[in-house]
Parts: sequence; C-alpha cells; structure tokens
Amino acid sequence: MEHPSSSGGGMRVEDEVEVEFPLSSISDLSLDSASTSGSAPGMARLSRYRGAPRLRFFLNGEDVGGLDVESAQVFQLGPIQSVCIAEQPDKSKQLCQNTAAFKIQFKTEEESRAFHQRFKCWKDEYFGQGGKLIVSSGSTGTSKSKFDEKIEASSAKMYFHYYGQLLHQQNMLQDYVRTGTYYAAVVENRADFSGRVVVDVGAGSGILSLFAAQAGARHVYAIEASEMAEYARKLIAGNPALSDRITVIKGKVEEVELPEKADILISEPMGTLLVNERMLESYVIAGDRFLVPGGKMFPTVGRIHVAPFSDEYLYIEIATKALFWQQHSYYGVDLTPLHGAAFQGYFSQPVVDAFDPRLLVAAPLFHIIDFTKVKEEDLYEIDIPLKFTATVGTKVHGIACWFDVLFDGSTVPRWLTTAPGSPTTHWYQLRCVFAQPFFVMCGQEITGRLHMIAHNAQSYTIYLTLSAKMWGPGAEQGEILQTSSGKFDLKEPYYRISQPQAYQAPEDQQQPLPFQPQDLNVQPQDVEETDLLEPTQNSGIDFS
Ligand SMILES: C[S@@+](CC[C@H](N)C(=O)[O-])C[C@H]1O[C@@H](n2cnc3c(N)ncnc32)[C@H](O)[C@@H]1O
Repeated sequence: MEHPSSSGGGMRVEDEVEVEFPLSSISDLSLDSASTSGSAPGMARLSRYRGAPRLRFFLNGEDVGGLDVESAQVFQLGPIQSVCIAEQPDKSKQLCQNTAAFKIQFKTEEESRAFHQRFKCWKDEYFGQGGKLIVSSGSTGTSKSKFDEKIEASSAKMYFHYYGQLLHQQNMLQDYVRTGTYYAAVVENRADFSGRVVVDVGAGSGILSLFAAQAGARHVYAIEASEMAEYARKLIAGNPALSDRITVIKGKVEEVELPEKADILISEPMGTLLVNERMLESYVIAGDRFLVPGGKMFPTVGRIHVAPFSDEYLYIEIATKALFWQQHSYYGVDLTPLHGAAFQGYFSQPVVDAFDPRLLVAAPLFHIIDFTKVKEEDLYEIDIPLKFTATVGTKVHGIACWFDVLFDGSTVPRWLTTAPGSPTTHWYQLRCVFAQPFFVMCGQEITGRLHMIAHNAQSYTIYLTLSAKMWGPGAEQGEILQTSSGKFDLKEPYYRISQPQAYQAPEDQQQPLPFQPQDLNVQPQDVEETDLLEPTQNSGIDFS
C-alpha cells in the first residue's frame, strides 16, 4: 500500500486528477485498528502521478492511502459497498503486510457502478490484458484519441497552456456581452437545467458550471483539459452553496468517462469566425458521447455571416506594411527580392477588428451549423457558396464575416451575436482582404465561394473567390467581368484593435446602412441591458 508519506511533499503537486467519486465511508482494513473512517465525507480518486495511474482515498480532504493499481482488484460486497485489494508495492514494506485493502461505501448505486466501470477501463488503458504498464509519462491511454489523431501535439500544448492561465480566462469572463448572454440564456431557461444532469464542455474557470448549478442542475460534470481544471476546482469549492453539485474532471472531452449521461450540454466552443480553434468538433463529440437521445445543447445552432465590404483605408494600411521590402539599400542590402512574398504574406492574414457596418456593400448571407445534427467530420471542410447583390457602386476589398449562436431554450430562445454595429465582443469581426480589389456597380451580382479547410494546428486555411458578373444589357449571359481570390490562414490573424469601439445606435448614425438593418440578422434581444450586467451585480458567484 502506498501511504501519502511514502511519496514525499512533491506528490500533491504532480498528481494529475482524472476523476473523483464521492464516498460515504472508507475503512482501511490493513490497519490493526481496522478502520480509519466513520461517516466523514470521503472520496476515491483516480489520478496520474509521473505518468503512472494511482487510486487513492481521501477523508475530509486528507489523503488516507492508496493502492497499487496494477495489482488492485475491486469486489462488490453489495449495491453500494465494495472492497479494493492490492499487493503491497516494495516501497511501503515497512508496514509488514503483503496486501492492502480498503472497504468503501458509495452514496448511490449509480456512483458505485460508475466507479467500477471507470476503474476497469482505467486499468485496461494502462495495463492492457498483459498486465504491463503501457503509457509513458503524461499520456493517458493506449490508443490515440480522436483529438490526438488530428491535432499536432505542439499546437495542443500551446493551446492548453494558454487556457491554463487565469488572465486568459479573465479576458473571456470580462467580455460581458458574452458572459452576460450565457448567464441570461441559462437563468431564463431554468426549466432546461433544474433537476438535470449537465456537462460543461471545456469548463475553463468553471463559470458555466456554476451558472448551471445556480439554475438548479442536479449535477454538473465540468470537463477541462488544461491546468485551469485545478483553478475551477478552487473556484467551485469557494462557492459552497453550489459545489456539492459540480464535479470537475480534468481531461479531454474526447477521452474522459462520465458516470452517467447528460440531459444538456453547455459550452463556449466558439473561436474567431466561429470555427477557429476547432473546439466545435470537441463539442459535437461530447454530444455524441455524453448526451441522452434528444438532449439539449447550449448553444444549439451557430451561423457564419458573410458580406462583401469596401474599405480603402484598410487596404492601403496592409499594402503599406510591405513597403519596407521595397528598399534598395537597407544598410547597403537590396530588400526588393522579398517584396512580393511580404506583400502576399500581409494579404494572407485575416483582419480582426470591429468595423462600421456601413462599409458593407451588400446584404449578408449566412451558413448554418446545427450543433445537434452536424457530424464532427462535416467540420473538417466548410464550403459556403456566395451570392450577393451590390447595394452601392464602389470598390470591393474583400469579405467581412461574423457569427452568432442560438441558445434554443424551452422558455426564452436567446441569441449571442458578434455582428458589426452590435455591442463589441472579444471576437470582434473578421475580414479577408484581397490584394486585388475590384469595382461593382449598384445592382451588380457578386458570386463566389468561401472554402475553409481545417488543419492540424487547430485552425483553417480559407480559400476565397469573388467575381463580379456582367451588369445591365447582356447580363443574362452571366459573363464574369472580374474575379479576385485569396488564401488566408485563420490561425495567423492581424489584430487591428486599437481602442474599444463605442457602440453607435442606428439613430445616431449619419449615413444610412446600404440595406435594411435586419439583414444583419441581429435579433432584437441581442442588445438588451441584461446581456451587459456584470457578475457582481448579478450572478452572486464568489470569485475571491
Ligand atoms: C473558450 S474557453 C471557455 C471557458 C469557459 N467555459 C467559459 O465560458 O468561460 C474553452 C475551454 O475549453 C477547454 N477545452 C478546449 N478543448 C477541449 C477539449 N477537447 N477537452 C477539454 N477541454 C477543452 C480549453 O482549455 C478552455 O479552457
């Protein structure tokens, strides 16, 4: 038997918790006194320590011992009672016993079943049929998960390192349009959460789990792959009115197991242009793995909106950046051989900023992704045919994109929008700018294709083509007059954000939009006050 003392003080730091099961009692049968517990709250924890699996028991948060997983066997004594037996590892022979044993009692039959299932999978994952440890330090299983198969390890490492830091979680929490809309969507749809099992997919700080618990969830499983899981545990424990009903599980949604199915998933998987980060795929996988048939997903549907725009200032700004490479004598060196490549490079960066919707030259169209129906593979390649009618005669510099998502609650359906002209979010909007803009006349048809192909660095390569068709007499022959195209890497955007943009209400605007504001697909409730309430005014969650 491994005792806490045998691993020294560093053990707790390196122990990576996989899953925990609440116990109503624990008895250490190997001690002379036979029992170490009574009715104090206990817990069985499956974790990794230096890549090796561990099973340990806790009473009142204190480590009371563990078992060597390789030799451990678990026998059910009754519906909620089990005994776990293992050989003594060498290092704790000082206890002069050959076997270690704990009698444990679960609170419910469901939790007992879940523990037995998870323990079996856990042993199989690590030791297979042959009984040899088959994982190396830090990895969690024998075969690669769907996530590991398609995502480059270096990209995933940086990604989870980023989300493991509180400052980045704070950035999202302080986007009050985002967090306020999630809060409103949950509390206004209490009926969808009350008494339900909820899974928070990519829980981060645990904020959405806490919202779900506030709305009366029976239990919330908060799955988070980054080190943020530890902070989430802390935040949740610091809100004791809710903490009993939330279990944080550290791991990828593609890999972890849950003791029961969920009635509803909650998640914030949206990246720039909705799909950046490729977390939508994890959200869809979570739906397949954890949701009961017909269960809800919050958000339910996402839409990518696209429209051509005209912005000469932006075009000049980008082209000017490459001028550096036009110098013939930079410390005596001719830089011009690289000017073409630099010019291309700057125009391959999608621009992220908040722009004035009056820059749009046609009413937008949108592409729907229904998270409850889409298959994960459908997101590997997204093809959006484009067709617009110009509402002004001007130069077209590219396309502008934004997204919105719907929380299809049973009581109040609610939209979160990132549209231009709506209160700005941390996603802003995204524009793909052509190196070669083209002219259109008012009424001219613009056609094209927005083709996005996922890559293994958790983002997309965007291929964009726009053509202006012949206009006026002879238009029926559909002749293409001009075409522009570009290739953009969504992973490498140009963040053109200088100052917070003041929201200008439509009535304050001097120039009218070139089309009806409802064409932006902004729902009336999107700009309501409730979206912008700050957590201290509102949610009652203790962040201290
Ligand atoms: C955009 S953040 C949202 C955090 C939190 N839900 C919120 O709304 O503030 C996404 C979180 O999901 C986590 N995540 C992304 N992919 C994941 C995966 N496949 N499995 C588990 N967690 C994941 C990230 O580490 C990150 O903390």
